[in-house]
Amino acid sequence: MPTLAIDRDFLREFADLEKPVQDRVEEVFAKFDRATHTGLHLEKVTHARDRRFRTIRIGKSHRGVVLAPESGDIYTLLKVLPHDEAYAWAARRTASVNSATGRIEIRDSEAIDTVRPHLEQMAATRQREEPAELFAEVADADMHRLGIDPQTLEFARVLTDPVQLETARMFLPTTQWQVLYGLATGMAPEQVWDELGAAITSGGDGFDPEDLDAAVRRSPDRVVLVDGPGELMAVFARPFDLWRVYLHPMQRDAAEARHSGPARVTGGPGTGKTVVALHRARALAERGAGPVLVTTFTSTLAESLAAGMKVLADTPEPLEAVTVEHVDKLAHRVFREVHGPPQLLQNQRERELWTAAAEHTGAGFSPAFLAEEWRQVILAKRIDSADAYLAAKRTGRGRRLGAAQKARVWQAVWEFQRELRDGGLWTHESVCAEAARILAERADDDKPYRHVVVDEAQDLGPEKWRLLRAAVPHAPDDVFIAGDTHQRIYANRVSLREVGVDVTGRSRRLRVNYRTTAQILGWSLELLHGESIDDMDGGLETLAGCRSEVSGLPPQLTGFANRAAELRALADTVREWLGADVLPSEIGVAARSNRLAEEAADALVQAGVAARMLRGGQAEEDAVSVGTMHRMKGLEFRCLAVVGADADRIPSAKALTPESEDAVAHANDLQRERCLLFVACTRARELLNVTWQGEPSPFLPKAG
Ligand SMILES: Nc1ncnc2c1ncn2[C@@H]1O[C@H](COP(=O)(O)OP(=O)(O)OP(=O)(O)O)[C@@H](O)[C@H]1O
Repeated sequence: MPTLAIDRDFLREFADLEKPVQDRVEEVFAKFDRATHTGLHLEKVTHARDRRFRTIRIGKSHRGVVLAPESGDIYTLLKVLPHDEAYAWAARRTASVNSATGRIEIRDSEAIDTVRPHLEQMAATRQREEPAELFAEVADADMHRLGIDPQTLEFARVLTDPVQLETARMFLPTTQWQVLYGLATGMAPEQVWDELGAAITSGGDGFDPEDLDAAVRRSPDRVVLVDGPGELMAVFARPFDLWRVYLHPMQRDAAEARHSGPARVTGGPGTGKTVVALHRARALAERGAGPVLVTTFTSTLAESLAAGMKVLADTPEPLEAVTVEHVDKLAHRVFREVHGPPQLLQNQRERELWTAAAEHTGAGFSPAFLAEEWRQVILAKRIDSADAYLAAKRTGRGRRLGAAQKARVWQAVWEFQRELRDGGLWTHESVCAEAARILAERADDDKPYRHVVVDEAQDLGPEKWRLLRAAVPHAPDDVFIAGDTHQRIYANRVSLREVGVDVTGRSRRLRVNYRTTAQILGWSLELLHGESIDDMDGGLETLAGCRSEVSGLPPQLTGFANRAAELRALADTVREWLGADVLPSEIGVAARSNRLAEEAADALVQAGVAARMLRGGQAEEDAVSVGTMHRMKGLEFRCLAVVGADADRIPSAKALTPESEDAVAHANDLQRERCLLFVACTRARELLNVTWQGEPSPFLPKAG
């Protein structure tokens, strides 16, 4: 049976073809499997460098370039171009099998051969002045081991300048270019090998360089095999959603692996953790072991996960096994089933109760301190007696308490809890804790879900983790976690092991950022430079190796004398973006506070730019989205402006525990403020503009 495969680059370009050409493409390939029986009209390309490149007629004016097998039956659609261009494109190129990864690669061989003599000449001239071979330090044997083939090696040997390598990206085979890029940035061959890790398929040196069929089958990140016209139409229907069909080998591995227990995926911003979580949910649903819960910490994020799940589902069936809802919703549902709706303690009343408890105890603890002690120690560790509290380790709390002080705190907490009990009052945390208790008592075969997939895991508190743990039986592939502790924007710090989720030996880190340019990512990573950030598992997390392969402009950083001037400049910038054909929905504006976000939105509207405050978290079609940095989580924009990055706004004094009250909490709060700015800045895909009035935030690195 012939199989049609679609190359990733083609799908991206498909969206730009004119509609009639798109229609012809769909028609031709929809009957592709039938047509191959009756003899496909695949034309040879005269003067082709690679005889396996053929073309197929697409309407009157265009031709598709197809990589046709000499043996095997996979036909890969690479390109659709006007007639002459299609032939010219095909004639220049060659296909090959990467000797390290066994995957298919395409290169513009003619360009390589044309450019090399020029570079050779430049190298010779330059060498007289200074020996500057870019890869002088890398042995041929290492190059070979990393999959660099003779043509690319010969080319690499004449490079003297990273800029030349950058240009060569257009015509070198992608993986080999990535290897050279890694080496050029100073990575040792061993590190580059590690990076290739997931792309290396078992088989080692034994790949048959002529067997393109096998190579295509090994390349799910680049080529998708289409199983019939229905699937073909589904792929063509969403040419922008490349993540639906092409996963990086590391992503695919994370989504499809089988584990004996909980597993997780980490990685810097934009590395596709959410994409993996969605694919994982679908894969689990398709395995059919039982219902899958996809969850996260806010309703807004849950909405966008639900939207992603819909995009991913080719047919409605797999979704039937998947429920998407945020953790609090699950908690309230479970609680209500047993107790009816909870009467919730209002914020104002909570403050009053803590104030009364603090006064009563008379030990000089602030109401805020007591409330945090209750949340972070007593609730988090499920402490239910004075003795247990006296013996408890107060991880993450900086102020040391002696036994007498602890007794006072316990008294205050006891009074607060008595008020709740007497008044029949609940908080979101206690609802969650009760729901966890209810589910924990249920037998394995009575659990509501078989699998749980958690996104933005870094922001869930311990009681939420216990609830999720109790929602599924202890079984293979029970819990799957996606998250990045560098993006923690709420006060929750959890040790996964303490809440019964042990991911030891089942954790993967993604490194390639698909969202942001290398310039924006590099600058944003500097925001966190030197910060030690936990990995929720007793160790430290790292963003080392997190990289973007897309190049762009560095972030624009500008200070103003006052807010009015800053917001006027914001309006100018946004108008400039709109003038450059960026859609309003592709533009975001982030501020630390809601008030400043509103001011920015007003300033835009007054300048004649349609702008709206983000509510549900979804960008609006016809307006620029303005919101707080917290609201930006889970979103992304082609162009993003961060306003009010002032010295006295970021960090926000209100969000910091006074150092005198608790030095550890103060340091954690400062780190969280940094992470918040990091989250906001990494929402930008192409352009990032950061402005302030007066002095800039001390967190801001200098523009590179
Ligand atoms: N394999 C892929 N191919 C194409 N695009 C991808 C791929 N993986 C991810 N993306 C795109 O990269 C962007 C970021 O992906 P995603 O939101 O899953 O990353 P994330 O790691 O969850 O990000 P963050 O932690 O910053 O929220 C999205 O636009 C997504 O569609």
